[in-house]
Amino acid sequence: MSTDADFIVIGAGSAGCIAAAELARRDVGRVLLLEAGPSDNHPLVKMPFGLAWLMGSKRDWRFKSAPQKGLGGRQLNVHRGRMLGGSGSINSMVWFRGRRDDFDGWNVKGWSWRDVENAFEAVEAKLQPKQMTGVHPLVQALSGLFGGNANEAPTPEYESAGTFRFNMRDARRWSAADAFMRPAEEAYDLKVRTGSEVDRIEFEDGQAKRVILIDGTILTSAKGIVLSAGSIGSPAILMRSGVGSAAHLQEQGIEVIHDSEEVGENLHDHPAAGFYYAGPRSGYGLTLSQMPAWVLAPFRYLFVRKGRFASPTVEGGAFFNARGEAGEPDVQCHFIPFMLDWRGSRFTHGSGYFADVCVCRPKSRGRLRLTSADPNVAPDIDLGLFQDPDDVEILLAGLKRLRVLMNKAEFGKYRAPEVFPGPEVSTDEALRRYIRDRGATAYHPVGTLRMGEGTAPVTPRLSVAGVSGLWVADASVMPAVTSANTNAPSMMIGYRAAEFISEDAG
Ligand SMILES: Cc1cc2nc3c(=O)[nH]c(=O)nc-3n(C[C@H](O)[C@H](O)[C@H](O)COP(=O)(O)OP(=O)(O)OC[C@H]3O[C@@H](n4cnc5c(N)ncnc54)[C@H](O)[C@@H]3O)c2cc1C
Repeated sequence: MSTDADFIVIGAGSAGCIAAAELARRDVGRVLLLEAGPSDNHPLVKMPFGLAWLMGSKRDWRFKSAPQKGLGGRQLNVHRGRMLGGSGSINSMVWFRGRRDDFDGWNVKGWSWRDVENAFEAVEAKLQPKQMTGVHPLVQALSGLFGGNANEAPTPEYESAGTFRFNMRDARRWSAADAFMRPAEEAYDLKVRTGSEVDRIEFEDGQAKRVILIDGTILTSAKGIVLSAGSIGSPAILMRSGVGSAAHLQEQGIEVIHDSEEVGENLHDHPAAGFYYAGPRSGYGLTLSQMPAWVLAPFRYLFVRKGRFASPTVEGGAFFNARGEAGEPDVQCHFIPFMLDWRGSRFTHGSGYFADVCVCRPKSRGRLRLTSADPNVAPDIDLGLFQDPDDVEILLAGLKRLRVLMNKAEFGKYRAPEVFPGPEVSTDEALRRYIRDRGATAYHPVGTLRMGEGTAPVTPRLSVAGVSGLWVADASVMPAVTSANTNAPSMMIGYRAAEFISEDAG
């Protein structure tokens, strides 16, 4: 029987682009990469500041979380990129591998720091993350906080602050689609199909065989299928395909192929909250005196690749121990030298800056469930934020220390007073209320298809337990979130997936 490909990869995101490109490079046969969204060929995708408009656009899945008990019932936006490059085409491009003992702590065979280091090296050889140049002076000042120098990027391994590294090239986004997918499309047998939203996978005698798109198109694979639709998309597709908790699937009228209780469980993200600072001569913002700079910004970006449009909004930050103990960092700070997302709207009059803290290793867990077998209906995304009181307490301590650090930083003439929530919100009770009222996430959901032994839905070699010919390659397989931003680890997972799949099924 003729097939459409040897391997079909579902989802051209950070991990999927690399899994597909590396499978093709390893000569496993014909590889077909399916993406629900459009191309990433759009000026706002390439221009770093463009993400301010991309979030909430048609290149975002625009999911909403379930009402969060730990946040007084608030629902959060769950932004996810919907285009080539996936969330890596809508993100801030901050680059961190995570902490070495994050991987050792996963306790999964083949995934210790020593096991993953080479994959990170291979990914970085193509992504070439670099410390950003031309950052706002406020960000430059951060590097003095823990005695570092301006040429050293902070690291989650120890207390440190300063300008982050980013996967940009010549002040343009350089995603997994740019670094891996497009070159592989040219050089190897890789075909990419956009506008191809997957409903489900069909099995024959427990072997994954066909991919069904929501428009009814059927695509067949000869050797296997790789799910790379991300922490929200992959478990939803898997459940619609009949792999998940039998009781839940039956509730949705879905035929059970394999009863796998933990599919969709273990959803978690980095919980975050921060402070807003405003003053007339402070960070970037919409003020009369900054109008000329905004008018010039597109031209400066276009002709010399500099200025505020070359900024991905987050420019730097820090890692520190929330309680100031001589321990390892347990919170990360993102510093944004712009007045953005204040008073509920993205752009607000005034100028200032924003600094948050997020918990590096949250204990709270939520879960993802289907609300319907219909792929057009969004799943129920319960992030489970702050279900564990320890997460609130670390964030509370982190916010208090953040204030101390922001006062200590040598911001000079750019210093501005904290205006929200304001210094009067200072008692533990008031800050806990603030976390409940304003807490959010860092858009790093992981864990819904945890890899591991025993009851884990995915094996350490990334195949879906209980069926054959089906693998997962994306952030959903992380047993626990890494201590910093999740794009680089997701790419590393895509790279490891191609290593395993080509060895096991190529
Ligand atoms: C706004 C934002 C800012 C962020 N900032 C940073 C940052 O600065 N640094 C950092 O390290 N991390 C950041 N992240 C997180 C990081 O981008 C993600 O962790 C990473 O991209 C996850 O990769 P992935 O491959 O698991 O999923 P994704 O990159 O999300 O890829 C999933 C792909 O599958 C596609 N897909 C989903 N469902 C289907 C379907 N049914 N059919 C076909 N295709 C489908 C999607 O459209 C998408 O292209 C940010 C995320 C967001 C949303």
